[in-house]
Amino acid sequence: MDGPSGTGKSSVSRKLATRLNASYLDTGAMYRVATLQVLRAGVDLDDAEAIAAAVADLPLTIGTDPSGEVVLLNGEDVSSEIRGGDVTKAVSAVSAVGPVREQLVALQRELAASAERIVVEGRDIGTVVLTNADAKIYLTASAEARAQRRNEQNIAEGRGDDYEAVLADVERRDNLDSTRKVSPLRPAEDSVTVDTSELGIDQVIDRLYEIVFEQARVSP
Ligand SMILES: Nc1ncnc2c1ncn2[C@@H]1O[C@H](COP(=O)(O)OP(=O)(O)O)[C@@H](O)[C@H]1O
Ligand SMILES: Nc1ccn([C@H]2C[C@H](O)[C@@H](COP(=O)(O)OP(=O)(O)O)O2)c(=O)n1
Repeated sequence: MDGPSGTGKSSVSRKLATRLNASYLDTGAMYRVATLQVLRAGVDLDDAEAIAAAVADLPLTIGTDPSGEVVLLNGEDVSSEIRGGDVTKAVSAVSAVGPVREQLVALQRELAASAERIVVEGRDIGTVVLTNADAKIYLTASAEARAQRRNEQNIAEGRGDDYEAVLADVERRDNLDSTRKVSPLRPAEDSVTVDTSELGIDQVIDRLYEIVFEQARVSP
């Protein structure tokens, strides 16, 4: 499952995984942990070599159980800190660095290979990480709908109310993520695109479940 920020990837893939009795992997969380490590190391975000050095052998633990998130950096629970504004601002720069992607993609493939059935979400899963996936979905939605959702999420989680700033950040990251040289965000040729702008979460999950059933012949 790929798509830009705020299309509902995390919320729906987690629930879809539960419904499919599958594991679940949030690869965006992995890039966010790498970014936290870079910020803590005080590295200049324009220095790709220094970013790669700071992230080499990243002591990351990520869970694949859809019923609860486990994200550890060096044993420390960073699941909340990686959603903060500092990491969100810097994550596109860190995730554009080739060696960072190579390291994380290798781990993503290992985790996927060790699961019997898994829903993996990110930006390049269908195009790069798991090109042989049984089903590929590209979620999309208007920038305004996505910014509104993210802003409401920020309010609910105590990170403040600033729709204009969230919209600007969504558009800035869309642009950076889809124009970067390494693994840019784009739909895989064999993916099915679902626009979630006008759909509720449960409607999206129902639609995705149908697609997985059609594409992968997964039994209920
Ligand atoms: N179809 C939808 N309708 C309304 N709100 C949604 C929908 N899908 C997701 N959301 C909400 O939007 C926010 C961002 O969703 P999330 O799953 O984190 O997106 P992504 O992983 O693509 O960035 C969450 O608060 C989520 O509850
Ligand atoms: N497979 C992936 C997943 C995420 N990324 C990058 C691009 C995104 O801006 C950041 C954060 O991803 P995340 O899915 O957590 O972002 P949102 O929750 O959608 O805001 O990581 C990536 O380059 N490749």
